[in-house]
Amino acid sequence: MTNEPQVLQPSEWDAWYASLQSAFAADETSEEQELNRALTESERSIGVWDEGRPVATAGLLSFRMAVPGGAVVPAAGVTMVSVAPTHRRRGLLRSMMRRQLDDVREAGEESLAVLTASEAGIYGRFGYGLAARSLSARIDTARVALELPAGTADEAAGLRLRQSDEAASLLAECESVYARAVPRRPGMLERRPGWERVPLVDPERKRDGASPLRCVVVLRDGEPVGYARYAVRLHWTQTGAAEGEVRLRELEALDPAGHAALWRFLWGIDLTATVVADDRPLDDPLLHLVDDPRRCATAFRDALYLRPVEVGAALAARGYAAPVEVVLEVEDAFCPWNTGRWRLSGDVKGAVCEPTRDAADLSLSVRELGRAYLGGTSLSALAGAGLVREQRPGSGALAAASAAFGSDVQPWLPHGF
Ligand SMILES: CC(=O)SCCNC(=O)CCNC(=O)[C@H](O)C(C)(C)COP(=O)(O)OP(=O)(O)OC[C@H]1O[C@@H](n2cnc3c(N)ncnc32)[C@H](O)[C@@H]1OP(=O)(O)O
Repeated sequence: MTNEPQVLQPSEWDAWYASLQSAFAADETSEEQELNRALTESERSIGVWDEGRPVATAGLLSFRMAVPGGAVVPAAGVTMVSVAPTHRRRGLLRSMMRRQLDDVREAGEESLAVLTASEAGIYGRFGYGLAARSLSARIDTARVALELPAGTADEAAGLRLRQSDEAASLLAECESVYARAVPRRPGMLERRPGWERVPLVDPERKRDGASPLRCVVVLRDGEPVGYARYAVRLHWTQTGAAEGEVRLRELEALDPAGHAALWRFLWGIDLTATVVADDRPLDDPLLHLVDDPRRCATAFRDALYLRPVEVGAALAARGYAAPVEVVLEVEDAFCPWNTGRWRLSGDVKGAVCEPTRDAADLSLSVRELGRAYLGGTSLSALAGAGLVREQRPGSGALAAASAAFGSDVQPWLPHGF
């Protein structure tokens, strides 16, 4: 056996996928498996085989992702990574990470790679930095009131809601809202055909007593401007009082009145006293619409990890919140072609980033660049942790670059992959 990954042949998918399932101790339905088969890009998937059996798996997905400035750019989605329990800790993951990044670079389409991690400690060594976090909340809706600004509340009252107990039946409306939301928020992924089915996956084993996924759409003059997908879990106390839970899976709205209408709807679902929302953006408007944030039990967690595969092309692909002219000294042990000094000149409209021999203003590793890329973590915050260094302290280069890299809208990944 060698550690050398091989490209997956479509005929090998069943065994390859079974190996992945085993590593995750997963128990998927045939419907989930068929969806994952359809979404697998075989020619971009690899595995390691030992005596004819797959013992390691990894895939790449051809995404397009929103970046600061509003562009939507190609990004390689790293997924389905596994190594069989019998073959762990002998370098198979490392060899697959090597192969993937070399392949992405050689294909020349994507300057970024992104992933969601099963364990946060795995991917930093390969240059992936935490680029977007997500917010969760458990809101006591019996005691926390919504404070909707007069204008939005009035307009929300005039919007029409259409609800279905079958989430899939309002698919076209939801997808039209989602597609318009993508360029507005860094980190959001366009949904290629087939991906619209991913947020609808709703196996019984994951419901924990809740209803199947439902959907509500907000319409203005017949045009969808927002939607939410949610489930309801009923619960009765010993005395017979209803204390059910609304479990929010997904919510998108294109304007404040759409948000107001959706949150008011979720708050008002009969027989419930809690709204649980797991994957919200850190700057969710909801945070400003509740009268008692202490009873919202908010927390955040890591969501999207990003790695610049080609530093020059990656930094040139996004816009900058303020004009920036800076030389970055980048260190990249895993992809040494990125190591060196890069001059970045950019503004809101776009940027140029090329190798230079000029003296560096800031030095950082490629992982920190991944952390700062979507604008969710500032270069100044990373400098505060000692991870970005200003070469001439007091030059103002750090503050200027940090402001330029920032995003007014927090990056967010609404669904996993
Ligand atoms: C994007 C996604 O798909 S995320 C899904 C990842 N898959 C899973 O979590 C499924 C269960 N786990 C597994 O299949 C395996 O344990 C894997 C894929 C996480 C690791 O595979 P291995 O072949 O054992 O890793 P490999 O031997 O190449 O180790 C490479 C390095 O990562 C480290 N590492 C491996 N697993 C972990 C972990 N779970 N946490 C932290 N570090 C880890 C190793 O210590 C090694 O570090 P070093 O280079 O500093 O010495």
